[in-house]
Amino acid sequence: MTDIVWHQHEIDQAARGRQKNQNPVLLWFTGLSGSGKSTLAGALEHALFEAGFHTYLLDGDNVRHGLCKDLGFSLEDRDENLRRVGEVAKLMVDAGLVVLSAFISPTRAERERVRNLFPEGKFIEVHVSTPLSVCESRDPKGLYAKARKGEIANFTGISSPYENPDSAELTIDTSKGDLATQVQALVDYVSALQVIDGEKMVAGLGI
Ligand SMILES: Nc1ncnc2c1ncn2[C@@H]1O[C@H](COP(=O)(O)OS(=O)(=O)O)[C@@H](OP(=O)(O)O)[C@H]1O
Ligand SMILES: Nc1ncnc2c1ncn2[C@@H]1O[C@H](COP(=O)(O)OP(=O)(O)O)[C@@H](O)[C@H]1O
Repeated sequence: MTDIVWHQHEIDQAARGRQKNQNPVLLWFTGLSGSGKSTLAGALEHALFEAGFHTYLLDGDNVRHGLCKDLGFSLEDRDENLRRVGEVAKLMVDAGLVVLSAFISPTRAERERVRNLFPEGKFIEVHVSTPLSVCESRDPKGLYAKARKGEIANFTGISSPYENPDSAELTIDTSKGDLATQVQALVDYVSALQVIDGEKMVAGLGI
């Protein structure tokens, strides 16, 4: 590893962000299966895209069809899943995008390791704090029922741990309130971040 030297190129993240009139950030949605991560992140991406932001959404289910298709749900595999996703998200933010990621990301250590890839203010943790009882009652994929029957091992919340964040930037329980209000709160938060080196970015003015 000592023979690998970082090559600092001229164009940087701030320049790419200015070109897109936006402040690139990562919004990291964490929560139990069925808590509402994908729904919130998808609705937020739609709102931001319509307002002129350049976005990308990384979703656990989808990433596990390609980049992480070799990984399962042991704690070690989840660690590697989130290590890879964290590095991809870092590249996308460096490319000047507003990135949204929707992963259970069950442990504080995993989420802290991703946070530490970013400067202060560039990693926004969104805890989707919907209670297990609600997630299990929803069970849109029937996975909780299978987990309860022992047909799925290491299922988060049932036979694998989830550690609540100590200090997420935002906390949303999707069993309270309505989706539109929840998404607007997220849009307002992202819009308030649209400053680079003291200069207000144009993106989001339509919001
Ligand atoms: N054992 C087990 N535990 C938890 N989840 C499971 C499991 N097996 C499959 N699934 C489905 O995989 C989705 C979670 O993948 P993630 O990459 O987000 O998980 S993790 O961050 O690596 O913990 C998760 O998707 P969401 O329901 O959208 O969260 C599940 O549908
Ligand atoms: N804000 C919300 N209000 C009500 N129901 C929701 C909300 N967000 C998600 N849901 C419902 O909860 C279930 C799981 O949502 P999903 O976004 O797939 O969760 P996750 O990505 O965390 O697994 C779906 O049936 C969805 O319709």
